[in-house]
Amino acid sequence: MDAVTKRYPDGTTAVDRLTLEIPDGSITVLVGPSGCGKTTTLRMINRMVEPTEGRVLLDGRDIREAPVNALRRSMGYVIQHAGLFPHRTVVDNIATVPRLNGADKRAARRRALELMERVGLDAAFAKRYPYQLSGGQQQRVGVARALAADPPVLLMDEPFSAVDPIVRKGLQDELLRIQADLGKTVVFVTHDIDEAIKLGDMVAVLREGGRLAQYAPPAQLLSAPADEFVEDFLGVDRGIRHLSFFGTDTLELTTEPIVTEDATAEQFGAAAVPETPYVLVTDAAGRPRGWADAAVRASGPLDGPDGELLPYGHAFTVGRDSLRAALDSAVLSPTGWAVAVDEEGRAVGVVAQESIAAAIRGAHRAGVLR
Ligand SMILES: Nc1ncnc2c1ncn2[C@@H]1O[C@H](COP(=O)(O)OP(=O)(O)OP(=O)(O)O)[C@@H](O)[C@H]1O
Repeated sequence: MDAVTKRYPDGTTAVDRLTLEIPDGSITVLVGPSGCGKTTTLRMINRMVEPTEGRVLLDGRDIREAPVNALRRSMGYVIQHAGLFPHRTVVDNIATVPRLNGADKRAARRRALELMERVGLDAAFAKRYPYQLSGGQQQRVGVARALAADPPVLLMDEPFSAVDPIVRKGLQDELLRIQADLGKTVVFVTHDIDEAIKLGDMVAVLREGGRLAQYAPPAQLLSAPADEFVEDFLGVDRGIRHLSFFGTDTLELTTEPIVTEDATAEQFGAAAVPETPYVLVTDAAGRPRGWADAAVRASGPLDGPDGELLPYGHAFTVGRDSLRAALDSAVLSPTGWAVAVDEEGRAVGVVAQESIAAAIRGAHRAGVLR
């Protein structure tokens, strides 16, 4: 977008000299408070709204050079509440675009069924009508329909705002998975900064009057907000959230205070380390059960229920989870120690809050966390 301005006839400036380079094959999120011009910006990309000034270029060419129908066919469009055709079944909703593009009915339906699978919808829903689906399922159909013509660009306007947080998380994960598989260029509008940070490779923060406040990858946004407006918009816990961009591979784990449930009294006694009176007890397969305090350890092998043990909260998966997850585990753990597991859920070590704090201080020294 090259110095794009949109003024509506009543004089409202919805977007003000916006210049934005949206990279290919990644997710760019437009975020900002209500009325800051996000939807207007998105709609100028598929010419549902025409700019008053400035140019929108696609692959270097002014989008006004191509016929508007061809432009729209190259861009999938997903909106809140999905906007499905109420009198068409799910499969026919999705097959609409391939049909318009000349596919025969069978091929279009086959494609629709493939897409249902891709967006995590059971084929049993194919014959239902939109009103027979939950909000989250309707959104999945909306995404499938937008993908049906295999467009290189996907425009998404608050697509997940109307569903509850759990369904929303599922839809976000699905979008990230689809993006990793298909490499579409996605432009995503939301007013939710957490959604922006989770989904965006690049995040454009807009402020009232459609002016660009900051355009940066999410980690940079969190570490170096451009001004007070961006800082306020990011919220108070931006330091903690920034930790989600740091891995746990470099955390120093220790296995010394870990014993299996059938350990002998001597092993229970020997497992302790000076820093903590607790030992972590695992089942025979190595999965964590809970922490044993000094009294339980003194009484030797465990034969009772887990009630004797202190809960370990939740473990974090080394390599996959972030420093934020590790810190959260440690904070939730009554012993102050976080439990690290591998992909199979087996305990691979424990780490004290202090060690996590040291890792955070290390990130500060390296200049990556501010
Ligand atoms: N057709 C229109 N005529 C006049 N003003 C409009 C029109 N459409 C939008 N606006 C105004 O332009 C500004 C930007 O609107 P837009 O819908 O792009 O914002 P948004 O950031 O998407 O908001 P929200 O998050 O609330 O959906 C607002 O002040 C809005 O009232």
